[in-house]
Amino acid sequence: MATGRTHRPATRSRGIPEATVARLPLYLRALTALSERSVPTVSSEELATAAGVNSAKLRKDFSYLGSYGTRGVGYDVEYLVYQISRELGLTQDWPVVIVGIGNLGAALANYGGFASRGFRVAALIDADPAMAGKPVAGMPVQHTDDLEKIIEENGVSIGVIATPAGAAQQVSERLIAAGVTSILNFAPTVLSVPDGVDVRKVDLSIELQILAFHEQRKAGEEAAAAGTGPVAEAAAGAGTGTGTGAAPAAAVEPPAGRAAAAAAARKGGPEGDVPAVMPA
Ligand SMILES: NC(=O)c1ccc[n+]([C@@H]2O[C@H](COP(=O)([O-])OP(=O)(O)OC[C@H]3O[C@@H](n4cnc5c(N)ncnc54)[C@H](O)[C@@H]3O)[C@@H](O)[C@H]2O)c1
Repeated sequence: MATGRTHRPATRSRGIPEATVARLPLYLRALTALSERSVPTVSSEELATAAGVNSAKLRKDFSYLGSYGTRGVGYDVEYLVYQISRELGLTQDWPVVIVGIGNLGAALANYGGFASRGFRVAALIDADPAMAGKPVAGMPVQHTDDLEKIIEENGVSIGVIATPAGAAQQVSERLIAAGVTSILNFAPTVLSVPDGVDVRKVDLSIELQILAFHEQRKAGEEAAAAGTGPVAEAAAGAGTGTGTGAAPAAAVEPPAGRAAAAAAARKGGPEGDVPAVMPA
């Protein structure tokens, strides 16, 4: 919730719930696609389907923006694009720095989607002296010695960390001391940051682990339905006394941690809004 965020700009002071904020980019992506096809208006049902969100939730989310649509007409696409962009702070340019220009950092630097969404990559920074001056995505990599100067000169408030996990905390501390107040962390580690600094983390392997859980569960269900697989075989073995050492039923149960992860994933349910980017 927006409590404790009174230092934020006025646009956030109306108390838009964090869950709504997290869905605004989904609406914006769907609306941008409609706008590119010159679609003038959209119903809440159509937009909800395109964004992968339930329509009642969408209407509630838009009520926080003061946007109620017109009965029988729907929502004005261009106006909603503007409203959501403004709410997300995307009507201004955000310079970002990427720290750690290895495989991932270079891929991020080359990704065109940041600039088109208002995020200008202002600098690429790496600790390896051999990288300094080398062009990546048409921009020379700069050495970490100059990190503070780069942040200050470019007025950077958002930093992206793509260093090895062991370096991420120290990098975050330098970024924050230099004035960065928002961090997107790709390193697989939990960052400890002071109040007032927002951290989002991206971990694709966690997403894959959640998918692996669902795959395992589906395979278990299919085997149970077909009367085959470890559970059925163990049951059959127990009945006849001819068990062949098949895994006991517990072996096909997901471990508790994964079950919790899957439960969290299911909370998103049919809305498909389990994010790859999460609050740290
Ligand atoms: N979140 C995800 O889904 C995801 C996916 C892939 C990789 N990763 C993580 O991203 C990170 C980078 O992966 P990679 O494959 O690009 O590694 P990499 O080894 O190719 O690149 C790491 C870069 O960081 C630089 N570096 C090291 N210490 C630094 C420091 N203190 N300051 C600045 N730069 C420093 C290195 O010189 C190197 O260029 C790793 O932590 C990896 O686990 C995350």
